[in-house]
Amino acid sequence: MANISWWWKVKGCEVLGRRTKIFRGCSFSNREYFSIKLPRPRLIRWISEAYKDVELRRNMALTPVESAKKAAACLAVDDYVKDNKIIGIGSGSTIVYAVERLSERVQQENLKLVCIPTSFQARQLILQHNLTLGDLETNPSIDLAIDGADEVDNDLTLIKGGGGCLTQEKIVASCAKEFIVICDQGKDSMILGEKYKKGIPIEVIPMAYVPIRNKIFSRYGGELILRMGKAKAGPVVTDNGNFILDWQFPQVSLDWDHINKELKMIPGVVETGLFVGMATKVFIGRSDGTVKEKLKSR
Ligand SMILES: O=C(CO)[C@H](O)[C@H](O)COP(=O)(O)O
Repeated sequence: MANISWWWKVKGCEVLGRRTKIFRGCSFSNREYFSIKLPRPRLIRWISEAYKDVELRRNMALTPVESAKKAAACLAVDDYVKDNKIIGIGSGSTIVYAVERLSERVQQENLKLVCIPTSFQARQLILQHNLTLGDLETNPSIDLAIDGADEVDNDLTLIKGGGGCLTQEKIVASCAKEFIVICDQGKDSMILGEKYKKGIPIEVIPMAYVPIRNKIFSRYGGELILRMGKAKAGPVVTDNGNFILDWQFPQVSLDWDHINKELKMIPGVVETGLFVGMATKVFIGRSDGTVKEKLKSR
């Protein structure tokens, strides 16, 4: 029998025939296809062992931070997602693990879910994982929204928008009965600004970015940086066609609820990356695979 430890591409295999199954696979080492014939019970045992092996290798390939993100995402999906639900799908790199887990559960448990994206990236993820895509027009009320964050303080106030998707993320979260956040321990802080040093993202109408920058600076100080594209000349343009100012606020403990409201009153500000009083729970993954569940401290 083939040695399953090197036999990597088990997911690409097919099981053919009815009683005695012919198993056709592909060896990872020499990329040769092969077929073997086994009685059904032995074959099933063999396949499940091989799947475990693949899963183990996949996890071993992750860095400690990625393992932490995956642990948080999987636990959140397993704890909160139930059948027949409308789920908001956030953006970023951590949400990818949540979508993978959702897709596994949909296949295994035949769950009926409708997924509402918060960005172009989230929409692509939903489609790539064969999940049902919905929108707020047909599903204005969402059961559960899941998203990543750039920082989480002890009041569960979040900084979001590191990926530039803050506006749609906030809209979707605001339509959800429960909003849960998944991240690694590098995002967990006591006071906002302790960990995430790039500043609070503020989405603005392009023609107003200079007056908005001046108004925020004269009111609060700090530094406001127009976010520039990496593989594009000029500024980042959001999914909504706007610019982003990253506000590196002076490092003091501030009343974020009040500041968020004030920022939103400035003409031309579309949305801020401050999520105040929105999150129900935060799942914070650690590199050893354990997960801390953070609730509001008061
Ligand atoms: O707000 C976001 C995108 O706008 C992301 O959720 C946030 O940046 C966290 O991303 P990641 O999971 O990659 O750390």
